Amino acid sequence: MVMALDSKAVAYSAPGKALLAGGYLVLLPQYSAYVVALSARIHAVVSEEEERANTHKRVTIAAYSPQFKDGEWVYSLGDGSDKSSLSPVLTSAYGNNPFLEAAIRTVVAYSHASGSRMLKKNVSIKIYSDDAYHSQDDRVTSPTTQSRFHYHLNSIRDVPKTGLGSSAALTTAVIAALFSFYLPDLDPLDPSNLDKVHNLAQLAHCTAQKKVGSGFDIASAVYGSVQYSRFAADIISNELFDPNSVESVDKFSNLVKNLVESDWKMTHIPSSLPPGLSLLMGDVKTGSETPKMASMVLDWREKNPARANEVWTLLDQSNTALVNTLYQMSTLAEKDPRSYAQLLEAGIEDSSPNILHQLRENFLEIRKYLRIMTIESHALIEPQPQTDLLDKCNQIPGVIGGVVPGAGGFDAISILALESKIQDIKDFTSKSKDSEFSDLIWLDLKEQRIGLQRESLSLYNNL
Ligand SMILES: Nc1ncnc2c1ncn2[C@@H]1O[C@H](COP(=O)(O)OP(=O)(O)O)[C@@H](O)[C@H]1O
Ligand SMILES: C[C@@](O)(CCOP(=O)(O)OP(=O)(O)O)CC(=O)O
Repeated sequence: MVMALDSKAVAYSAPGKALLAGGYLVLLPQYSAYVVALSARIHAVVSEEEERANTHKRVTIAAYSPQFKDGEWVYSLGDGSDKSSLSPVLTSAYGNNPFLEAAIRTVVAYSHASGSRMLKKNVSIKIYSDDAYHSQDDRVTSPTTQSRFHYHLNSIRDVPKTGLGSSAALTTAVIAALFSFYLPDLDPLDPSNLDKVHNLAQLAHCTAQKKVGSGFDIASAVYGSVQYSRFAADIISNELFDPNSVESVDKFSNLVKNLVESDWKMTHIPSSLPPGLSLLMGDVKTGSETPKMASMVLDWREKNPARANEVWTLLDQSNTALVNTLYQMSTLAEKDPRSYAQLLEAGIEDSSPNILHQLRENFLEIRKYLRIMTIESHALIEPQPQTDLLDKCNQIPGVIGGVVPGAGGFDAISILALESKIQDIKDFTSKSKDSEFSDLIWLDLKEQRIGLQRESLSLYNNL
């Protein structure tokens, strides 16, 4: 499909994430998480769609995700003159996309309250996502394009996800591009506006999920790799989930604006893995249900407060120790690059103790407490097959350590390894006859610490 883009188009992209440390604990504001932003990104290109005629005072917002069959969602929008007419109404036939819908509704409400004069324009949103987000089993090879984005035979509902946080990256990119389109005098990347984009994206993501999660995925989609601790869950009041519960469009829009412009009192400290270390994400091809696991863990916590507190305190100390070791390594690399190069050269196989051994210990310690939570809460956070896989990975030369990322479960592992050994590690697992590696696919990605970024339109030529 060749898409013509006019010069007024704007494009933004946001990264996926790996929650390396702090799963579950990050649901509470007193704990922090370490989130790595990934090179796998989702792009949104917004432009005016002039060829569509306006009917009955309704404006059209058409979203296209051309990499997927039936990837088209057309919404109509009023002009703000009656009660719910600023809420997008789906008019196309292929089923809904709650994240897109909530992103549109939230940014339209904010732009209305901010006096945008662009809300009467018909809009087109084009979405492109990097391959690592989805299984490539149904990929269609197109002989005509050398594009970075590949196309699928099936609709997005039927293509398995790899768990990198596609909805958070999609919501963030769409919000930033629409924000820039509706409020052309504001640069979404200007730090004070970036916080607004973040708050809008959190609000939209919570609306679409009908719950307030920890928000670490939106935080890293906006700010990139971060040490994150959450905002207070109760700042998002229920009426913000449903514009129909508020008596007027103006009132709803003002509620959104007030929330978006308030101080969310959360922490997002930029971070980055030490040089010479790389993150590997392994897709294990079976899925777990995060919400169900989170409710099992929270249930365990509620029923066993003293014990859960003890375990979480120790797990939090282990998470902090890991982050401190990574920080110490980055500092050493900066202050004494020669010793740092020698350290990487010696590797973890060197018998005299070095900071790489300490890093491995940090991972093993985190896993110890995740396994205690697995046994005691019955949520399969690090189930036995994942224990076996992670232990096997630790035996491969160049691997420093690894964990089940995020909520854990069967579907993924995250490994930190020496950058110089990445190809050898991939060759090792693909040639190995060990059953532990048989379902493992390394995703094509690395850390890219940058969050939201503006993109050049030339990236989408010939798509
Ligand atoms: N490339 C895309 N185009 C359109 N919608 C997308 C795209 N990627 C993700 N989405 C939306 O996000 C949803 C997936 O979100 P979710 O189930 O929370 O998974 P994840 O863990 O990847 O965030 C999809 O069902 C779809 O609504
Ligand atoms: C349990 C959690 O703390 C972490 C879940 O992390 P994942 O990365 O597993 O999440 P999904 O992308 O939603 O599947 C819940 C939360 O923080 O919201």
